[in-house]
Amino acid sequence: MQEHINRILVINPGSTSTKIGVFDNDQSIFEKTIRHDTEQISAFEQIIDQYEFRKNAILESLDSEGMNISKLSAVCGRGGLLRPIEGGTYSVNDEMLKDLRAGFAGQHASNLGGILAFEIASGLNIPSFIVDPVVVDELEPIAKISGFSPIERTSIFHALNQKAVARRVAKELGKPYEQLNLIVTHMGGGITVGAHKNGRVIDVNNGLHGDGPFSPERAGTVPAGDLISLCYSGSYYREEVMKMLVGQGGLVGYLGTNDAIKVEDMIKNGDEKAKLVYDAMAYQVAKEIGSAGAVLSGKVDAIIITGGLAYGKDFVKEISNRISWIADVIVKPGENELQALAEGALRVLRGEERAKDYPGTISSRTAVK
Ligand SMILES: Nc1ncnc2c1ncn2[C@@H]1O[C@H](COP(=O)(O)OP(=O)(O)OP(=O)(O)O)[C@@H](O)[C@H]1O
Ligand SMILES: CCCC(=O)O
Repeated sequence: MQEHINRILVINPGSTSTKIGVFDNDQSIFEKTIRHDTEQISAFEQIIDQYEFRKNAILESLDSEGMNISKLSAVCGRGGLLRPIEGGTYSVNDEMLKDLRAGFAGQHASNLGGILAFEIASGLNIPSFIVDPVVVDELEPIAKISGFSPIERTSIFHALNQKAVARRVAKELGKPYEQLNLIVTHMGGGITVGAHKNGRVIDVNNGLHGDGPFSPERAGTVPAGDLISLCYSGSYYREEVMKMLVGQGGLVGYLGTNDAIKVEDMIKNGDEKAKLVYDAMAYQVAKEIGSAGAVLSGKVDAIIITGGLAYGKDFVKEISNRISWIADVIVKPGENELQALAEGALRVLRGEERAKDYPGTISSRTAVK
């Protein structure tokens, strides 16, 4: 019998680009990164105002490739800064659209993913989904305690790629993801290290708002007392400090670039500061992996290293040298987010999973304040 083809449009909006793909079941038939001119993008006051502009860019790209959208079965977007929810595939509903439009937990390009998916799908009378948004929250109550009662630890991380890579490795290991303990380390512009216990990310650093290792452009955890003194020094506005931590922190703050390839060239040319800072980034990543090992009580089936920085062989070696005593290290460079979006939608279209309703019940599981 011939296999039924589900044609799925997937949309992953980033800060300066929108990545799109068309999949026939889990096979990619078209992928494109639509780059947006920085000047054009920055002309919009808020990320949400870019909606029409990005939608037109997507439809024009599909049209110029001869992709007939009337053949689509579903549209799936990367989810944004929503309320904390457990991992999985969610139908886009009114409540989600309201939170995405309002930027419930802040402004992030991925807030546009669900909105774009919904708007394109509703015109075609087909379903729209999001999969594993950055706010996936499967933290154990103990992981939410920060030590400072007014502030709770929150889960903001590369959930989509972390879960997709974890599932891929589980397949390679011949075991269900739900029966493995994995430490997944995503190293891109931001860096997040997740402790995956039996298919749930029970602890992870908040890679967006100042937690964990520093990264190419984010500061990660910084000494709190010194940060407070800097904030009240009278020299900076709030937005300036936020930018210094997220966007201009990490490698950018020390070395003036977020490009690890350039940093590697600087090191090759004898730049000692670049070497120290780059080694420190590997050192902090290794420390975070070590603490995820403690979260999993040392029972770790594998440590996975992924994201753009995982292409850097010396950088990965520097990390591995410190943590390979915990478990085997499996390196999966780059990210597979378009494929992960398509697979998430496909599991629902094939009836292998039910689409979850947003926001579900997660908020009742948050830790005591
Ligand atoms: N071959 C390589 N060797 C070393 N570093 C690399 C290589 N290729 C890419 N990188 C680095 O990876 C980083 C970007 O990673 P990636 O593309 O995963 O980030 P992003 O998608 O922009 O952000 P995020 O993953 O946080 O959403 C950059 O610092 C880049 O220089
Ligand atoms: C940490 C959440 C994803 C991102 O890097 O923006």
